[in-house]
Amino acid sequence: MLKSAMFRCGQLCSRVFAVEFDLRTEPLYFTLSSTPQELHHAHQQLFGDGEKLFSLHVHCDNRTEKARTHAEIKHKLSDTLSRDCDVFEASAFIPNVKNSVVKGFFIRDKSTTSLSEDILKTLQQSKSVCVFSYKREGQHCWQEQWSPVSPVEDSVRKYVTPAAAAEHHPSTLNIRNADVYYCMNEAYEVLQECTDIIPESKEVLKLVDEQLEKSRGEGFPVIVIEGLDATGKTTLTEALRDTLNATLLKSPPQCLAPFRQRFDSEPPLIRRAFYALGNYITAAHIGKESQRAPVIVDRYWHSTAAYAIATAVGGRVENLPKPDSELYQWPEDLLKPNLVLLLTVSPEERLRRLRDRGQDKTVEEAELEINQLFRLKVEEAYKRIQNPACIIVDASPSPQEVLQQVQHLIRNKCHL
Ligand SMILES: Nc1ncnc2c1ncn2[C@@H]1O[C@H](COP(=O)(O)OP(=O)(O)OP(=O)(O)O)[C@@H](O)[C@H]1O
Ligand SMILES: Nc1ccn([C@H]2C[C@H](O)[C@@H](COP(=O)(O)O)O2)c(=O)n1
Repeated sequence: MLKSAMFRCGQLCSRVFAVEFDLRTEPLYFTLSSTPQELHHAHQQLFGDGEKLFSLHVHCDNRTEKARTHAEIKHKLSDTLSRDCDVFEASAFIPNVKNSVVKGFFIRDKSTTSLSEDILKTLQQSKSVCVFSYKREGQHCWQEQWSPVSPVEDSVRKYVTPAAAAEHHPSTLNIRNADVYYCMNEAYEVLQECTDIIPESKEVLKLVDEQLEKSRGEGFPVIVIEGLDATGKTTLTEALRDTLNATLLKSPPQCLAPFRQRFDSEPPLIRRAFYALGNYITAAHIGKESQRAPVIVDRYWHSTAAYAIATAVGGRVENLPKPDSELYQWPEDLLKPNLVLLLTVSPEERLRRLRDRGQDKTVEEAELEINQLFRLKVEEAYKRIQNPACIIVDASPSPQEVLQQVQHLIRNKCHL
């Protein structure tokens, strides 16, 4: 066995594994030990008798390569194994230790033809992928390194040992500077690392360099309007622009529109760095425009953080970072607005508005529609963001009534 592979497997052995078996419940946690342990009922369901079970994890020192490999594998697994195989997200992590998560997948192959083995064979050839198989014998289950041909030399059999639920859901451990960025340089460096594989990164970085905010003195108020899609942001921001004689800006800004689709197809590490940089460009525009008139902004950092956190965190709302987590703190180097308003409507009203609008939906919008859990997590993450926190506005009344409600808030809070 290669020395590097041994190191990688050794790294995994000291960790807790979490498998997102059913997104509505807690993940199933287990560790590995050298002595047999009895499986709990829930673990017996995961490690089914007579099924072929595998887990694979992606290791790589280069973070952009690691993120892209993980995304590629996810795509390949869902394309190839849709029939007779269950594929679950699985992480190996050290409880409560930031950035300790090694992401991967757990595969339950129920086919009679060992459907998964061909693809695992191909994936295993990559030096950044580590594959394990699991064997069940009565109440016990053990893990060993997997090889498609013969048993792996020196592979040690490790028994699956049910473990307690983690205090912090593993998907919250790696959010900082991988899903949400808290200073411009962190996002900037990610795009710098991508210039060979994504040439558009250079153009985005050039725009950031050209438009960086210089300084902002005390100007006119800056008001951000946030909310899920179809909650009425465009309708309201345009009305506010007209009634307040304000300047209307958006994040991401128009100059990034030609690159958005390209970055939307990248894994979160890269995609979220793009949106983060978009906020800094918008901040530069705000700094300039607020010297002349009030500024209304359609989406800003609340959107970037809330969508990123809700996507990164698997399963239920309870899995989100705790309300007092530093992950909800506004980046110190990003211009702060004077007021942030979050438009909320009931899920039924939002769906009605989406349907009435009849436009194409982005993948994420479509996901919102079918994925109630995701919608709840985005809304909850919006509400937890601090410094500045958002004020919730009931956007279900008519556009005129929502405008009046918001004008009232702006008069009170910004004296406009
Ligand atoms: N207060 C309201 N009452 C009823 N319908 C509304 C209201 N505000 C907006 N709409 C309608 O709902 C739909 C979505 O509104 P709008 O485009 O303003 O939302 P949005 O938040 O900007 O969406 P997105 O983020 O997807 O661009 C539009 O058809 C709009 O006419
Ligand atoms: N400042 C922003 C604006 C948008 N996003 C992301 C979050 C969603 O994936 C999507 C929603 O935008 P829309 O479809 O309404 O244009 O874009 C972000 O991360 N940061």
